[in-house]
Amino acid sequence: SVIDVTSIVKTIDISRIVNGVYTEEDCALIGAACRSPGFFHISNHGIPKNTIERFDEMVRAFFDLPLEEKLRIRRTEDNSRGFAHDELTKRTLDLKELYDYGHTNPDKSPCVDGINQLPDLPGFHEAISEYYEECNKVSACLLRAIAKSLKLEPTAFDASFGENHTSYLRLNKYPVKPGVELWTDNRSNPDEQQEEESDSNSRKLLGVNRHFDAGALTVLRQDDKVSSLQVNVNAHNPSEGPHWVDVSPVKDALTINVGDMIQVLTNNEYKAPEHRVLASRNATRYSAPFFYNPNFEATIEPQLAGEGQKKYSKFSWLHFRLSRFAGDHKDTGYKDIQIADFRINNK
Ligand SMILES: O=C(O)CCC(=O)C(=O)O
Ligand SMILES: [Fe+2]
Repeated sequence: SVIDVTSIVKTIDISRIVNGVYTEEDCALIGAACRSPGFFHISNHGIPKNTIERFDEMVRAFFDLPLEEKLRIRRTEDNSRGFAHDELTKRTLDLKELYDYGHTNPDKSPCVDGINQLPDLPGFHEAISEYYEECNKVSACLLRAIAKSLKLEPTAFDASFGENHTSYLRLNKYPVKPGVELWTDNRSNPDEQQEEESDSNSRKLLGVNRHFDAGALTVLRQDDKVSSLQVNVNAHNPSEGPHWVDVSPVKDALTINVGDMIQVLTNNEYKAPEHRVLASRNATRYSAPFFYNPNFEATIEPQLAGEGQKKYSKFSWLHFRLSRFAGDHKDTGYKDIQIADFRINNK
């Protein structure tokens, strides 16, 4: 496929990085993309083609299951893993179905955030767990490249991740909704004014409302044929209004973005990009973000800055993650927990 050289979202060859070789040049490319726009595509990531093909097939097969079967493995207040068709982002309903699958601890002890619920679908578990492990490996390598890009030891962030990481894989289906007025028209000029209103109807028209990913890194498998993911390049520039730019899929590449935990670990050197997904009127879109997350015992604080320079106070990843899930699951009436809640004043 033709790579769009004009896009602000670059495609980076990570063949050396996934082999554990972190050159200055490769790490500098990763660092520049993390700094702005916080999104990039990775090519030559080393995930076998047939792993991805089997995975893609199973994603579609899963969503094709009868609704009763999907509801049998529904997420609940006590179990964050499973199927949902009523996810809230920023207290508004998203136009999609999803399925969450998480890490199983090496000692098989129950996970703090829930247990995996599997559909009655032969081959599903094998296909998604294989893909999950591949994403985990790629993420660990990218994390080291990010550390190195900041002149840290490549392993500088490793202690917060490792065996007991709480990463999870989400499968998304954004269905076509005939008859519903969706946000595909004038997408270069959406009515931002209206979007800012807390109870605006326009919010119902999005696949996923604007948000920042809570974890460290997101590895996104996107449908090749549908482009509806967008990044707000002005999110960290409050004097400017939102400016949404497409993050179009690149064939055979995966899309990476920085999450809140990298923002904190790097003391704001690399900031999580705000993004959203438009709903599509013409084609169903499938996507699968893998959220690479710290381990459940991790306390997160900036690693780059000396005492007195740190922009965030220490917090527990687990507390952060569980609070965020409580808000996704039902409207608690409160604003979602944000890393800004841990900002140290005047820093
Ligand atoms: O579907 C996508 O392209 C991205 C979804 C997303 O941003 C999320 O689930 O956090
Ligand atoms: Fe996201």
